[in-house]
Amino acid sequence: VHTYQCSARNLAAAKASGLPYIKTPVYAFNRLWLLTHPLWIKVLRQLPHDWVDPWLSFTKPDFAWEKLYDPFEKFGCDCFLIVSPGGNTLVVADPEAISQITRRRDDFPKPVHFYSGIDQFGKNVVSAEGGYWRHHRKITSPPFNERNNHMVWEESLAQGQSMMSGWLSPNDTATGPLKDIAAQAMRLSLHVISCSGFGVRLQWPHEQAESDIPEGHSLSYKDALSTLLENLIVVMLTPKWFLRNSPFKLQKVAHTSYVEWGKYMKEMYTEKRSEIESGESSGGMDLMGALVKGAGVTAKSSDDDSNHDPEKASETTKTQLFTEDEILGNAFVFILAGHETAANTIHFSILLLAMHWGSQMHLQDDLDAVLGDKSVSEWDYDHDMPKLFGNMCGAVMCEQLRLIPPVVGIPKSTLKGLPQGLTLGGKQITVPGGCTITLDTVALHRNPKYWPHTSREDLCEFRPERWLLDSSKSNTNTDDNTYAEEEDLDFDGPDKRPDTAASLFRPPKSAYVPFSEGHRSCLGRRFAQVEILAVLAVIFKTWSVELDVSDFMSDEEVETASEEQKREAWNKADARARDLLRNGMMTIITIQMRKDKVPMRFVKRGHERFKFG
Ligand code: HEM
Repeated sequence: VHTYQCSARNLAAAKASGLPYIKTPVYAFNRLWLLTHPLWIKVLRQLPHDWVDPWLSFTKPDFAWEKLYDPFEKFGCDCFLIVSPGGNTLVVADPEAISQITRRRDDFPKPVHFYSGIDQFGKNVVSAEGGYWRHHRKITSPPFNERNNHMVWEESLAQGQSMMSGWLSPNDTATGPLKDIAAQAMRLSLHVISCSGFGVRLQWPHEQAESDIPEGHSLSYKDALSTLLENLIVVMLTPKWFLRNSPFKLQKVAHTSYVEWGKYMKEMYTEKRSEIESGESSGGMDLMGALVKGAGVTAKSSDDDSNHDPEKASETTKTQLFTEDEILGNAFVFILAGHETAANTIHFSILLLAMHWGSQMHLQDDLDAVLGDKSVSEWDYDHDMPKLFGNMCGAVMCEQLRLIPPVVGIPKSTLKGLPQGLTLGGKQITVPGGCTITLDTVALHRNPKYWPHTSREDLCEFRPERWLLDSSKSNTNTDDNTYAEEEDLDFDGPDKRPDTAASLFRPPKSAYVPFSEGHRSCLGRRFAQVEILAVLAVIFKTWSVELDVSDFMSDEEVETASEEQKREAWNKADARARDLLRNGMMTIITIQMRKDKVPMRFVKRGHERFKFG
């Protein structure tokens, strides 16, 4: 009876909204459904098609990736509702709606209960809402400054070189097949955030005999962090008392890494605190140093005097803006938000370039034009980075983030009992109260109304050249202020520069939101852009990437093959990559290729064997 009543109520709200809708008997965000849906979907697929189509496919957590812009086209509207007994979900690929939703922070809050699992070490800017979020944002924004970006640049160049030197010695002209470049990109990105986030420089296996385990620890710093990130879902889903006492290996490993990483973070925190207190601090260039400094925490204020003198204690609580847990919670969330997202962009950029030789060559020409014969140690953040941002390197990054934004559905909501109006094309619609909202970035970024394209297929293709402006035409969207919009926050927000350089195509406002938009937009946007551009530049200045064809043609056969035979083998490798990009992706925190990997090889420029695509 309850289910029927909820269903009827949600349907009535959908009918009153003025939006198209589709009914499903299952709420896709139900926890039990999230965990068990593959099983149910398999069973339900056995039923006659007209019983389960089309609603069943909208109950998959990854339906946005599966369907892209199609449902919006069918509905003839860039917003639609999914109605179910458990709740209504508004799916949005309309820039006008996104602009209003992201700006009206109180009317459309983030459904932070989705994020409770990330509070493993303390509350943080990602999982907070309302006034409490504002407090977090105020203290966590300043560390993302140009000093830190310089550090990101230097470290990304160094780590990019180290990654390549692990695969190739200086005289090699090619690597063998590299099966899992995604994992290597993840490692690289973890190293970058470790240095720029905590001031701890990590090395690659070929640079270091074995990782040291300091006294008092059972795992090295690097193993504690990487094992925790690998097992994060286990840590998030298992109650702490069970994790602590579990007889199962998986949970034991997860628990040890959780405890160990907590210890490492505490040690770093204590170190930064005493550095600041003794005046040794370099000014907090890394994120944690800046966080500790900005939070007004010093060893003196938190320990000594306050234990003895209650008056002083109350004084210190006034000046200390974050508790220790909040500092650790935010430091951890920087790693979480920052390493996988940037790693995905690096991995998919490499893959898409391997599939598009023409674009790769164009990228290399532009890198030569900007960087000439300078060695990497001479590359300069202030001089070179803006140029990379404004040429094919920036275009590759923007196009990759258009096609495969790491966050495919940015969650928002309306509060229970508080429906909200939106104006779309001069028409008023009503978003029901208690509604979950998904800003569908993959559909938005393929919305034909807002992107230059030659055909519908072209919108789904990797064509970075679409971002390059014809020099005879000027940018139709030149007003930087539409991007650097006032955020009504009386503190330094994150970098307000636009998502793309002035010399590149500027999509209409809110039509391109890989980093979200408005008040809760990504704090690490510039950090990520610097990292991605630096790594792409290091790799492609010297190397080319190719799809590995060894499953279809051996190295010896390649030596003697005709162009036509080589193309045939390459086409098979390309078809495999395309299939995995369409059907092998799944979201856990971010979208990644999870079914299998696409093997690739790097070759020294000039030694390419496959110049196709
Ligand atoms: C390509 C790389 C990245 C992409 C595409 C990306 C995307 C996003 C998106 C879509 C959001 C909004 C999420 C939501 O509202 O639920 C977000 C928030 C956030 N991101 Fe990123 N991000 C990237 C890199 C980074 C990096 C490198 C860091 C830090 C080192 C970072 C830190 C954050 C933080 C702290 C927030 C929460 C902001 C708030 O709620 O006020 N991100 N990011």
